[in-house]
Amino acid sequence: MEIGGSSESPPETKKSKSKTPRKSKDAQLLKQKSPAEFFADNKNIAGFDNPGKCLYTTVRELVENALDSAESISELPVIEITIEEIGRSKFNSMIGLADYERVDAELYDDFETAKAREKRLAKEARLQEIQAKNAALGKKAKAPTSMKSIKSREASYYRVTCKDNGRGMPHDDIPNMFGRVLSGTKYGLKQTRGKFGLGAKMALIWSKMSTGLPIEILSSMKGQNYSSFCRLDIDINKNIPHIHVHEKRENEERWHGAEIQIVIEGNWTTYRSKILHYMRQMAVITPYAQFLFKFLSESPDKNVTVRFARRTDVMPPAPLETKYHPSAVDLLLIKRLIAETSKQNLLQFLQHEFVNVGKSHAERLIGEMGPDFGPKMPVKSLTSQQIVRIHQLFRQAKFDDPSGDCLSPAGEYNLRLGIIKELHPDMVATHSGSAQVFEGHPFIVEAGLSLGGKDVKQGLNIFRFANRIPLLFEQGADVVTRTAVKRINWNSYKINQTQDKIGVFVSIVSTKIPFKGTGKEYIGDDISEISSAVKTAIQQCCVQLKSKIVKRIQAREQQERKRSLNKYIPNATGAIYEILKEMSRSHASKKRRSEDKDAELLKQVSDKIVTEETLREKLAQHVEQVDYEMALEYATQTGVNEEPREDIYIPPLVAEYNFTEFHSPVFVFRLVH
Ligand SMILES: Nc1ncnc2c1ncn2[C@@H]1O[C@H](COP(=O)(O)OP(=O)(O)OP(=O)(O)O)[C@@H](O)[C@H]1O
Repeated sequence: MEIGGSSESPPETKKSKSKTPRKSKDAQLLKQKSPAEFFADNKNIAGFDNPGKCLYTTVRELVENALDSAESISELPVIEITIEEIGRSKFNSMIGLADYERVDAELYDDFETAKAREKRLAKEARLQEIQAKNAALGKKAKAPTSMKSIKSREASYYRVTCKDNGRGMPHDDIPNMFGRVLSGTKYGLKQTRGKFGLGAKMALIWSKMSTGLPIEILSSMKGQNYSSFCRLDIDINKNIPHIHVHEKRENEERWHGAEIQIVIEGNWTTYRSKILHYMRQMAVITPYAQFLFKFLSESPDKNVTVRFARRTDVMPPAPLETKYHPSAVDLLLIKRLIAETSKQNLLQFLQHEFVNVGKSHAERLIGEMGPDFGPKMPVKSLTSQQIVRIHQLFRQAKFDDPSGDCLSPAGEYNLRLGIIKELHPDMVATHSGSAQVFEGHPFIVEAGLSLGGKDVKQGLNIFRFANRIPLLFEQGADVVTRTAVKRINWNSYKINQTQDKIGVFVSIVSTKIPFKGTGKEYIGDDISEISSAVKTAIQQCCVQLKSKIVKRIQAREQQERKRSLNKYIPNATGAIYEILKEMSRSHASKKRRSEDKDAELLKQVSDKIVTEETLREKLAQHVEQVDYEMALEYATQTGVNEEPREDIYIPPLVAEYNFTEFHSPVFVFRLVH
C-alpha cells in the first residue's frame, strides 16, 4: 500500500529538491570490513572483554607463544613475564601529553556532593554495625549489597613484557606475524597452543584501542649474528602492519628467542588472582619450564615476584605435523589441498596427502569413484563435480582411525609431578588414555585425581587443560566439569563429593581442540567421543584411588579394633579376677572341687601368684599378638609394596666425569667420587 501518492512520482517536498538526494533512514549501505576491523569490533570473542580480562589474555597469548616457540626447537623453556604498572602521569609523559589537574570536579563520574558523601558514610556505618551484631550472634555475614561503591573510571596502564629462549622469528616475517590479523605459522595439522594466528594481533589491537602505543619485538634465531628489532602497529582498515622501525641489531652473545613488549590498559586489581592462577596452572602442566613472573607496581610494597622453578628435564616429545584424515576434510579443504599439492595425478594425491590411504586402498577408492576417474588423471584437472564425488566417497567409506603418534600429551609423569608440586595431596592417581578420534582428528585424554592437600577446598576442584593450556573461564559449561559433576558416581569409589577435598585434573591434546569460540576458554559438552573419554579417564583414576582408600579404611578399622579391645581390658580383667577369687574361695572351702589345671590356677589365685595385674598384662599381650598376626595376614594378602617399582639404570662412566648417575623416570641420583 502506498501512502501519499504513487512511487513513480513522489510528492515534491522542500527537502527532496536538494541536489544530492539524501538516503532514506533505512537505506542500507553495503560496506566491507577487514578482519582486523572485525576483531576490533568484536574483541570479546577472542577473550578481550574488559580491561582486566584484556590484561589476562595478553599475558596468556604471549606466554603461550613463548612456550610454543621454545618447544618447537626442543629447548627447555625459560620464560620471563613482567607486568609493569604505569601511572597516569608516567603514561602521559610517555605519549607526550601534559598532565592535567581537575578543575571542574562536578564534571567527573566519581564526583560526590558533600551531602551524598555524608549519606553514604552513614549508610556504610549502619551496615557495619549490623554486620558486627550478626557476627556476635554467630550469624553468617552477608556481603553488603546495597553499599554503592564509588568507582573511578580512570584507566590503568601496564607494560607487559615477555621474553623467551625459543626459535625467534625470521627478520622479514615479523611485521606480518604481529601486524596482520589471521597470519601465523601454526595453521598446519599439528598440536600447538596457538592456532588462529590472532592472539598477538589482538593484544596489539587492544593496545591501539586503549593506549595508541605500538608493539616492540626483539628477536633472534639460533646461530644468527644479528637480532631483529621491530616497532609497529596495525592499520586496522587495511589489516596490514604499519612499521615504525624494522632494523637489524648486533647480537654478540648469540642470544636466541624473542622479547615482546606492549603497553595496554588493564586492571591488575581485579585480574591479579586469575593471572597468578593461570601462571601456577601453567607451571603444573609444564613442569619442565621455568617461569619468572613479576608485577612491578607504582608502589613497590605491592610488587609481586613468583618464580616457578623447573622440576624436571623430561620434556614431552615435540608434536609432529600430520596429514589430514579423509573423514576430516570438507569440499573447501579438498580444493585447497589440490591447489597446494605437488603431486601430479589422482593416485599420488590420495596416497600422499592423506593419512591411512595406501596405494592399493587409493586404487580401490578411485575405482569406486566411477568411470570418469582414473589413477593417472591429473589431479589439478578435477572439476567441481568430481571433487564433490570424492568428498561424498570420503564420507561414506571406511578408513582406519588416525593414530595419536603425532600428539604430545603432558604424560602421566609430568601430570603427577605437577599435582604433587601444586597441591601436596594425601593421595594421587593418574591415567593416560589411548588415542581416540573425533571428526578425523586424534585426541588423547589424560586425567589426575587427588585427595586432600593444601589450598584445596572441600568438594570438587577442577583443573582443565587443552593442548597444555590451562582453561580458567566458563568452567560450568566445560565437558570436564559437567562430566565430573554429573556422570561420576563418587560414592561408589568411597569418595564423598561434598566433604572430601577432591582435585580433578584433565588434560586433552589434539590436532584440533573443539573450543567454543576463538577465546580458547572451554570445550563444550556436546561431543560424545570427548565426554566419554573424559569420563573413562576420571573413572580409571577413581578405581586406583578406591583401592588406596579401602586399604586406608581397613588400616583405620584395625587400629580402632585394637584401641577398643584395649579399652575393655581393665573391666574384663576386673570381672574375671572377681570370679576367679570367688571360685578359689569355694575351692578352698571344698564347696566345689575343681579338677587339675583349674585347681592349679585357683591355687595360684589364692597364693596371689595370679593377680588382677598379671591378668591385665597377659590380656594386653594377647591383644598385641592378635593385632600383629592380623596385620601380617593383611600385608601378605595385599602385598607390602603398594607403589609400583621404578626402573633405575646406570649409564656407563665416561672418563671425563667423576660421578656416576642412577637414572629413574622420577629422579637422578648422582654419586660423586
Ligand atoms: N615469542 C615468539 N617466538 C616465535 N614466534 C612467535 C612468537 N610470538 C609469535 N610468534 C609467531 O607469530 C605468529 C602469530 O602469533 P599469534 O599469537 O598472533 O597467533 P598464533 O599463536 O599462531 O595463534 P593463536 O591466535 O591461536 O594464538 C605465530 O604463529 C608465530 O609464528
